Amino acid sequence: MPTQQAAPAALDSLPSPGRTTRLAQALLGTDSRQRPTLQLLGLAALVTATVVILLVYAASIGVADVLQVAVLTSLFFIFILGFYGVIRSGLNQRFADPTLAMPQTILAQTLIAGAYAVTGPVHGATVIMLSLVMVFGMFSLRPNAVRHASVYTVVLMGVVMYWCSQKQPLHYPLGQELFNFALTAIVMLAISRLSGQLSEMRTRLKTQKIALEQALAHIKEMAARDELTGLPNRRRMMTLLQEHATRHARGGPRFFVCIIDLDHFKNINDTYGHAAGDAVLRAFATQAQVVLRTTDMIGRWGGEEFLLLLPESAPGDPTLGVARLRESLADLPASPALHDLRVQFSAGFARYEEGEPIDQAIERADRALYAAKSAGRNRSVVL
Ligand SMILES: Nc1nc2c(ncn2[C@@H]2O[C@H](COP(=O)(O)OP(=O)(O)OP(=O)(O)O)[C@@H](O)[C@H]2O)c(=O)[nH]1
Repeated sequence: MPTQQAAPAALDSLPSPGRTTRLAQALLGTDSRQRPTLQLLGLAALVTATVVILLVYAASIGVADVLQVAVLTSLFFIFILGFYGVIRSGLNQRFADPTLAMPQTILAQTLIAGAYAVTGPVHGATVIMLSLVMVFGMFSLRPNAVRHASVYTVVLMGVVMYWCSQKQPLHYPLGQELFNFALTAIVMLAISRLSGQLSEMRTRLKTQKIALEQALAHIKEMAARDELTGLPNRRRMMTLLQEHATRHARGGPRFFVCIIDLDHFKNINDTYGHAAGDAVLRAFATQAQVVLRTTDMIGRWGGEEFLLLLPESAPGDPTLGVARLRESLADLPASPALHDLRVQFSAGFARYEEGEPIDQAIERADRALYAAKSAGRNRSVVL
């Protein structure tokens, strides 16, 4: 039907986002390193276009020589297309500064100085362009390079202005040229100074960013770790448990939750002191990390309690790892200072059932632990 055929044709003529992206890719390429360089060249092209418009205007009202305007306009095009070719071909990557900001700035200033010399009574407008080029350069060049480019601009404009005032005093009266020169010098000086401040600001921001990132990483680490034992803390273990429950709901492995409680820990504190109790907790944490499987996760649950998350990689007895830990502790001093004391513990296991709130599995593990304590301690109970 005609209406059905007309619709796709109308849609085809609309510029789709895909086409815009393709056009941007054709112009700027796909290399993300080159994008900022090409964007800088885009700004140079904008300044160039403005100067070309001024040149053409000056020629059209008869105040500029058509041949000179044609030569300068061609040079502007060669300048932009030349840099575009170098950047798009990747040749710029062979230079110390692949942005080519310095040669772009120097060439732009030279061509603008040429435009200044040929635009007769409307030459004043080109002075603004000199400042604009330096402002763009300020964001890409180091302060030293900005200083050099500013000095070059001031010297160049000094020569051009003097030469123009001698050759065409009617359009370039000496007094006005002196004023223009002073203005150019002041603006270049200000840009040089600003560039230094901008660079300092950038360095400060970079340092602050690094310090903030380090502080944030440290805070994150502190928020997830138990200070005494260095193990993941209760909050971190809760997050891990939730993550495993979610993974299990999506077909991930089953897992057991185990709560370990050191037996008669109060006695250790009462007999040897709180600091000795701390050392025992640390020694227990170290030994548990050595003995348990690397896939098992242990964290401090609070006080003398630890929580174990045991992913069920293969069907079998979930208490084996904990039994190994119990055996190893039987031969090990409770802490480096308490050679003759041994640590014992009770453990309660619960398998996480799919879909249940994680608290429910923890609560079952807690009941299993209570059962282990009631049955005489130093044992494991699975519920
Ligand atoms: N040194 C030290 N002691 C702690 C810490 N946190 C909790 N405790 C002590 O751990 C002891 C726990 O005592 P109880 O709850 O009676 O348990 P228990 O003596 O181990 O007895 P059972 O669990 O029944 O075998 C208390 O004395 C707490 O003060 C800690 O960070 N460092």
